[in-house]
Amino acid sequence: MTNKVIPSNAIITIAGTVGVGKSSLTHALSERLNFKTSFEKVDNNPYLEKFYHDFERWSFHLQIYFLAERFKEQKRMFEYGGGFVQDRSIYEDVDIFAKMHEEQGTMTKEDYTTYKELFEAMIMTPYFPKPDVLIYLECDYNDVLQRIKNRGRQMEIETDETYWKKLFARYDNWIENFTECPVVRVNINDYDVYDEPESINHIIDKIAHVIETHRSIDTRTH
Ligand SMILES: Nc1ncnc2c1ncn2[C@@H]1O[C@H](COP(=O)(O)OP(=O)(O)O)[C@@H](O)[C@H]1O
Ligand SMILES: Nc1ncnc2c1ncn2[C@H]1C[C@H](O)[C@@H](COP(=O)(O)O)O1
Repeated sequence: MTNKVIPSNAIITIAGTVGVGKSSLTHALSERLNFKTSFEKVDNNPYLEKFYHDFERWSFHLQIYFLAERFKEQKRMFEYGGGFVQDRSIYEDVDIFAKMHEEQGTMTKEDYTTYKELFEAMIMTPYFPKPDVLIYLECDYNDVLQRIKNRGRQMEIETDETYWKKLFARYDNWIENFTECPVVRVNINDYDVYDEPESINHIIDKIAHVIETHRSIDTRTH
């Protein structure tokens, strides 16, 4: 058991490439901390499967859908006053997925600009407090590919492997330059939410320390 305390109004966001284990860690951490969860919408997402079959046709629709869903979630987290573990950050939508599709030509420049402007207008509202900490899940490419296959979402399994490789490379680059909030990097081989639940203690200790440090810096500088 860890002795570290995480403020009950904290927002902890988990980031990382598809299949790395964000949802599993979101469940495990929220249970341990008695926090609420914010998940992205995969089941009942009206565009996701269509998108995997035709990126060009559905990229813009999917991004707008995710943006709308995330906005609702941000508002919910704001209204509760925090106390959430969030599965994936909004920054990944814009800076990884939408950008990749724009750069590879499966989202038009005009659509990307429209989407980005909408995103920028949204984050200026009070509903977008920055996370207290972003947990970045690191992994080897082959491990994550295996996890995607094991999870068994048909639309992902049928997607050309180069898509996952490009996404993986973008994540590596993105996190190096990410400055929106404090980051704790965790390698997926250093814990196991299923067979060793106690192994997430060191993650809790790390995020508690980071939140404590950054909140005290904020108090001193404001
Ligand atoms: N620690 C772990 N050990 C083994 N398999 C895991 C672990 N964490 C997650 N998985 C498995 O990996 C797959 C992807 O995990 P998931 O949490 O859905 O990832 P994400 O939300 O990042 O896409 C799932 O099948 C899940 O059961
Ligand atoms: N912003 C997004 N653009 C395209 N695809 C996305 C976006 N956000 C999530 N996705 C996809 C990737 C996966 O197929 C599912 C769920 O993501 P996961 O990392 O497994 O939680 O949605």
